Amino acid sequence: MSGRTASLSPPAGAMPPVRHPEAPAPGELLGSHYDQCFGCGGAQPHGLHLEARAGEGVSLTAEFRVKAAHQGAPGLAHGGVLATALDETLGSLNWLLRVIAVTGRLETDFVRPVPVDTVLHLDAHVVAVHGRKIYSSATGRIGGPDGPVAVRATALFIEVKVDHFISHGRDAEIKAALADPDQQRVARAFEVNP
Ligand SMILES: CCCCCCCC/C=C\CCCCCCCC(=O)SCCNC(=O)CCNC(=O)[C@H](O)C(C)(C)COP(=O)(O)OP(=O)(O)OC[C@H]1O[C@@H](n2cnc3c(N)ncnc32)[C@H](O)[C@@H]1OP(=O)(O)O
Repeated sequence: MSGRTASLSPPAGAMPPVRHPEAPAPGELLGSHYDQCFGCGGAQPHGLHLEARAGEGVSLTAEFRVKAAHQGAPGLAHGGVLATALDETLGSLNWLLRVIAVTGRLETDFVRPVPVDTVLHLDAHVVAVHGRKIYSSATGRIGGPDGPVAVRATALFIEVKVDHFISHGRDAEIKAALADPDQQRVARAFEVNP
């Protein structure tokens, strides 16, 4: 197995993550941060419809069922789709920190092929936080939550403000998001005032 990229190792002075006091309780579904999100959006017909549940501390579990539309090779999940599932799972940790953060770096190991119709059982946790930098890792297993590891990821997320989306997102979607009461509720959950 290869070593990790240095930039994915928390530096000296990094702190253990702190679960937000109002984070969803362990076992609670986290919900989607945006209903059009390719990873978790319920209104996104092309999406992965990944569902994540809060765990203890700053950890969570998630499930993703591989569909025929997710194939790379015949009958097997595309690696990029699996990387997306890992990215989304790691991004969902935002709910537990109540911090908005985007992926800066994502390193993925593909350990076993993942057949179509398989449920990928994911778990993720934040390893450490250093200023705006959030170091996290995730594992995906097949055949059950305790089954063999199929994929792994290590990531660096960077905290951003809501302005990140407002200044970079396409106007039409930003306007719709700002006008959507559900999206406002999500923004409030992150203690953001759009
Ligand atoms: C309208 C209303 C909406 C309301 C919505 C509210 C709720 C939303 C809730 C939750 C949303 C979560 C969504 C999750 C979705 C799943 C996750 C994704 O797929 S996210 C998409 C993919 N990622 C990107 O598109 C990032 C693109 N990149 C950037 O925008 C910038 O590069 C950014 C923000 C990541 C950093 O830019 P800088 O200018 O702010 O900061 P700098 O100074 O460059 O970096 C800060 C520190 O991080 C390190 N860093 C940055 N990128 C790095 C990298 N790639 N590798 C290593 N280190 C990196 C730097 O070296 C620096 O470190 P040193 O402070 O100096 O120690």
